Amino acid sequence: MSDESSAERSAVYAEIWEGGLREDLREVLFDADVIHDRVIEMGRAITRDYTDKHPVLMLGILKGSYPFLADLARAVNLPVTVDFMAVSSYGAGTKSSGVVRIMKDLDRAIEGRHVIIVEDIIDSGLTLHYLRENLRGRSPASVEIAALLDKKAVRKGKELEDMGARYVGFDCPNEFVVGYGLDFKGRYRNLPFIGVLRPEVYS
Ligand SMILES: O=P(O)(O)OC[C@H]1O[C@H](OP(=O)(O)OP(=O)(O)O)[C@H](O)[C@@H]1O
Ligand code: HPA
Ligand SMILES: [Mg+2]
Repeated sequence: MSDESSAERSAVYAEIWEGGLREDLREVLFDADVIHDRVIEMGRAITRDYTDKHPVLMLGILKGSYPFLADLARAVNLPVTVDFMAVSSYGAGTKSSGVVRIMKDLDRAIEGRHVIIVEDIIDSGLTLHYLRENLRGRSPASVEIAALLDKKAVRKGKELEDMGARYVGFDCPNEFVVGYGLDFKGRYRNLPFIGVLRPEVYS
């Protein structure tokens, strides 16, 4: 997409969100056009890597991954199937409970399938660590990770430090972020950009 139409997209969203929920943000970290361009690049990389390994199953982790999965899948020029798991460990807070709960499992078996787990964010790494081990136990042909954001610098512990995600959109600073699927208490997922809330919104 040209710089001009990318900028136009951000201008339209800026107009839509003026005076709305955007006011709850202290700062925008990734604007809509920046996210869009990066997701297209990630889709192109997946298309290249899976030319001989399709259909590829894109497994969205609900709820946070829904906008990312929708955009990423439309940038992959290969036969793709889509399935979902719903897992939750944050609930209403900004810290992981440390317990990953499966709220919805896959609809179909993944034995012999090439699977890409699609996640909005890797934070503590607990969710993906749990999911990857769980899926490997189901004998897929391969499992890779596509995550839009990675808070790599904040992770401690040998197993979680490098999650080995093959496709990562952006490094994320050590802030609790919202937008483009990411929530605080279930809200802000529908923002087309990603940012940091004002401290007073938390209290
Ligand atoms: O690396 P971690 O520290 O495990 O955090 C990452 C996970 O946390 C969030 O999910 P959440 O539990 O908030 O569920 P949600 O997607 O429904 O909001 C996010 O969408 C990831 O799945
Ligand atoms: O920074 C975050 N924002 C929203 N949800 C999250 N889940 C893990 N980290 C985050
Ligand atoms: Mg959440």
